[in-house]
Amino acid sequence: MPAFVKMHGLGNDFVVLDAREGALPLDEATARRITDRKTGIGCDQLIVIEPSDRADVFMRIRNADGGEVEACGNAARCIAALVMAEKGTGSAKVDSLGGLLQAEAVAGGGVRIDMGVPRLDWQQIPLHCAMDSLHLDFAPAPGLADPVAVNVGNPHVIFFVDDAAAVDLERCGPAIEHDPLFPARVNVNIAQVLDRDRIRLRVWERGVGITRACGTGACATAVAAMRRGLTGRAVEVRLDGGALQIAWPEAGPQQGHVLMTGPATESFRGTFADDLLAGDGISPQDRAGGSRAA
Ligand SMILES: N[C@H](CCC[C@H](N)C(=O)O)C(=O)O
Repeated sequence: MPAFVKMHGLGNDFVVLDAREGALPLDEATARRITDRKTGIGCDQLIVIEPSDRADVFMRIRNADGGEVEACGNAARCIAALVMAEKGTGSAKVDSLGGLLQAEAVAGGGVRIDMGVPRLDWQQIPLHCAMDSLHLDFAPAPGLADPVAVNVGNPHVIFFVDDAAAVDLERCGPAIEHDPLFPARVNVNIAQVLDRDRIRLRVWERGVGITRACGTGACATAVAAMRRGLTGRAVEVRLDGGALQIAWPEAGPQQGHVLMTGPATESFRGTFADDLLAGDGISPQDRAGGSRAA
C-alpha cells in the first residue's frame, strides 16, 4: 500500500509520494486520478520525491491536469521542510527540472528558499516571438493589457490592475493560459500593487486553475513589480491563502536571486491501494486511509 503525505503552502496543496526506494509507475492518467478532488485523493499538484546525486532529493512536479512542469515554489518549501525534519537539520537542497534550490528553516516555522535567478528574455519565458518581456504587446481582455513576462523555472505573465478582485479570472484565465503567444502555456497572475511594500495577487495556474496560493507566481510578480519600479526590493505578496515574503536583492551574496519565505504545512499522512497507481477506476476514497488532521 503506497504511502503519501498531504501538504500545502498557504492552501496550495500537494500529494507527496516517496520514490527514493524505488520508481513509482506514474503517467499523466495516473497523476490525474490522484489529483482529482472528486474521484482521487485531491490536490493542485502531485509531487514525487526521487534520489538525487546533487541534492537531498529530486522533486518531480505534475499539475492537476497530469502534465509535468519545471517548478513549484510552495511545494519546494514543503519538500524542503520534509527533508529538514527527516535529517534534523536547518537546511536542505531540492533539485527540480527548474533548477537546484537551496532552502533553510526560519524562526517561526517557515522556510526561506532561493528560487534562483529569474529568466527575462523572450526565448526564456518562452514567448512565440521576439518581444520586450517588460511590456508585452498583448491585451487579451478588457482591462488586461501591457503585462510583464517572467520565468522562475516556469512561465508567468503578470497583469497589473487597479482592483484584482474585479477581474473575472475564472473566465479569462483559461484563454490566456492557452494563448499562442505562450508555446509552453503560462501561469496567469493578476496583481494589484497596494503600496511600495505590498502586492495583492490572484493566480490562474497553468494546468490547475485558480489556486489559493502560487509560490512561483508570487516570485514572478514581485520581480515584475520591481522591474517596473512599482515596489522596493522586498515585498509581501498577499494571496487568497495568505502572505509570502519575496526579496530580489541587488547586492550581497544572493544578488539577483529571488528569495521566498513562507509556511510549509503537513496536513496528514495516508495510504492507498496499489491499484490506484495501476488505475482500475475504483474511487480511492473507498481506499484512502490514514489519520486526518483535525
Ligand atoms: N502551475 C504551475 C506549477 C505550480 C506552481 C505553483 N503551485 C507554485 O507554488 O509555484 C506551472 O504549471 O508552472
